[in-house]
Amino acid sequence: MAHPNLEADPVLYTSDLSLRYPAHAGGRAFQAIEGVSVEVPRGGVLAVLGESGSGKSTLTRYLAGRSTEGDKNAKIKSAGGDARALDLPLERLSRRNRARLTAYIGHLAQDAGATLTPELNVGDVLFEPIVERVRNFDREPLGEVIAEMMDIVALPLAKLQEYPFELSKGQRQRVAVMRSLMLDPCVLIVDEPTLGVDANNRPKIVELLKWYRERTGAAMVLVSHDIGMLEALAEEVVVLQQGRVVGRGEINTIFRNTEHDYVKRLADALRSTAYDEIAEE
Ligand SMILES: Nc1ncnc2c1ncn2[C@@H]1O[C@H](COP(=O)(O)OP(=O)(O)OP(=O)(O)O)[C@@H](O)[C@H]1O
Repeated sequence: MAHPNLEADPVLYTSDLSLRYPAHAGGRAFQAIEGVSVEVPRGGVLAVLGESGSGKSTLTRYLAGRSTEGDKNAKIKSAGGDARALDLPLERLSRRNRARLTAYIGHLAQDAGATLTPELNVGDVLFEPIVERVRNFDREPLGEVIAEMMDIVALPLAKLQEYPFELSKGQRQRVAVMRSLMLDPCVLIVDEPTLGVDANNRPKIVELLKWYRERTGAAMVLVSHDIGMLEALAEEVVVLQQGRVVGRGEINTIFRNTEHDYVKRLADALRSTAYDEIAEE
């Protein structure tokens, strides 16, 4: 029986991968990703950039082993090529292998803060991923780690007793990011973790991800246009447009040495949010 290989390198791999959504509502199947080849080395950090609808969430959800999540219209199917996560082929993963894989690959879906279980207080929300997998476990040793994370994201410990509806949007998002780390994933895939979070609180999420990376050496995939996050964490970048890779390279050079019109425009947009300052350093 196949097991995720925790020594795999690269941890994530696609070759000429195409992905589609099923036909629904009288429409045709939609090909959201076309011929994408990417690799994330062990301990590496890949940023995925691109305009809305370019396929970032589709690609990253598939790589995270979450292609079957959501309703039947949201199921992502392979339409060609190859993809592996921790050496397991992602196409036609059995339910059991999917469960095994997702124990090691953390995934923070877009707007995860808005989908925290409303009946649970923050403490139980944090323990939820563990409870779903292990019936009996000792909460005690995790208390220290939770306290450290709460401190990094500047949430008072009293918030552990509160319910999601009692928190601000930014606080909920910080809880969601903490929750995605609770199973100690060796690969973490985060989709716009700071989107909609106010400027004061975005760096706290970046700090938490940095802390996690330093502590565990986890590999990461970041879907983000947050300049602070790209500066602090990203190494390689791929730029998607209409499901295809239109740019790739190291974070410090890709935006300077591009011929591609869309990548130039993206660089201009990032520059207006101080990319130049970063690239000059
Ligand atoms: N369930 C679905 N059925 C059909 N098409 C879908 C479905 N979900 C997404 N798509 C389409 O797939 C394409 C890629 O969407 P995706 O959400 O991956 O893009 P994105 O780059 O993450 O966008 P955003 O930045 O807005 O989140 C879009 O054209 C979108 O309309």
